Amino acid sequence: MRQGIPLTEEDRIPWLKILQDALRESLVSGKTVVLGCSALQKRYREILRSADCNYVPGSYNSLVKFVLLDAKAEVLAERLNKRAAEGKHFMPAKLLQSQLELLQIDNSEAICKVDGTLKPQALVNAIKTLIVGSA
Ligand SMILES: Nc1ncnc2c1ncn2[C@@H]1O[C@H](COP(=O)(O)OP(=O)(O)O)[C@@H](O)[C@H]1O
Ligand SMILES: O=C(O)[C@H](O)[C@@H](O)[C@H](O)[C@H](O)COP(=O)(O)O
Repeated sequence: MRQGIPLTEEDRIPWLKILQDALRESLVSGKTVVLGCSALQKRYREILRSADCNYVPGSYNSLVKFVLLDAKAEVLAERLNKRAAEGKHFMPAKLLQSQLELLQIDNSEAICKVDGTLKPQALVNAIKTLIVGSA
């Protein structure tokens, strides 16, 4: 990524399986955990949903829930450019386009969306309301 080359499927799948294991560990021990992950494609999200041992593939009914921090490409590009200019992150803003092209949001999955332009605390409150039912 540092060289401006997007990750491939082969790069992502083993990583998603590691994340699946981490989620399963939390679920089994009864802990609630929040994971930040691009999970751009439906098949990637299915790997994460399957952390729930009772998950039936394709049902989208898992203990693992997804929230999309929804923001326009221009907003994301501005943030990434700012971050890249600070020189502290491996991902150049030019990789954004390849990620947006892969991003697959299918209404059948009923993924919660929150306004990604909100301030962090407002985002947390919105997500709590959506997932847990109270802020
Ligand atoms: N709600 C927000 N408001 C303003 N800037 C944000 C917000 N969320 C993220 N950012 C900034 O955008 C950049 C990318 O955010 P990050 O959370 O690292 O996203 P990702 O890991 O998905 O690339 C970071 O520099 C971060 O500070
Ligand atoms: O902080 C960021 O800018 C991104 O989260 C970045 O870390 C990237 O998204 C991941 O490395 C996974 O790559 P993919 O999004 O291409 O799967």
